[in-house]
Amino acid sequence: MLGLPDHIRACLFDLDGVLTQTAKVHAAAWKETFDAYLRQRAEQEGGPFVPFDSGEDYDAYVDGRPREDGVRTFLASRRIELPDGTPDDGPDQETVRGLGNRKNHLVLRMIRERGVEPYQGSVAFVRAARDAGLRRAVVSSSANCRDVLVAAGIEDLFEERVDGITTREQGLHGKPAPDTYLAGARLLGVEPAAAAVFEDALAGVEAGRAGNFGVVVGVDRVGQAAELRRHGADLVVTDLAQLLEGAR
Ligand SMILES: O=P(O)(O)OC[C@H]1O[C@@H](O)[C@H](O)[C@@H](O)[C@@H]1O
Repeated sequence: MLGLPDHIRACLFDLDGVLTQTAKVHAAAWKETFDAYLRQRAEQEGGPFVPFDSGEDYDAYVDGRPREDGVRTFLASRRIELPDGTPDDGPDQETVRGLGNRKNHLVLRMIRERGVEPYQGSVAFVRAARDAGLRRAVVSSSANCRDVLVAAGIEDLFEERVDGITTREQGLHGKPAPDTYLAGARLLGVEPAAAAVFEDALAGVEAGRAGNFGVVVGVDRVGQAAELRRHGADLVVTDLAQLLEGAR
């Protein structure tokens, strides 16, 4: 059904990069944040300034992970370790929370200024899934998930939501751990084997594979189909509309 195996009863959708055109906004905000910090560090320590690569560094260390995990994982790749700090650390504080807050200010400003566009192919697919009787949840690492869904005008297409706020409140392990997707399946009352995961992030398809979901659909927006497959995608599309075309 809809280009998915016949036993699938539910769809679990990532948000940024799958439903909405916000992955590139996150990547731009992370680049501005990390570059300012890396430049400052290079000046203080007299070493070279090696900028954040919004392709490779973003895909490998930041994309799909909860905010603080993204900061820690990227900095660890540069052999930098910072104290966690506290949730209300100012954007200039040299802590994981401080850098995360700095990025969040930027991403919120960009979203306010540019608005949020959904992918029309994804909207068409989610509507078709609803009409076919499939259950639907959004499973995102973003604490801004609800606001982004509302800004894109698609919040009412989903029955359940597991997001960055849920992850913090319930102490779930973020992607690439499978916990948030498992929580989504539980909320919809289906076994993981009967659920499809839709993901554009390497950490996200890894989460799908780790949770033994019925099928992991990699959504390739940036030309990384082989990497998505290597990290856990069973099939890869460049847009969810392709699944509808195949189903006709
Ligand atoms: O900072 P937020 O909005 O809570 O989002 C956390 C992460 O959410 C993911 O969906 C994005 O892929 C990441 O880029 C982002 O860092």
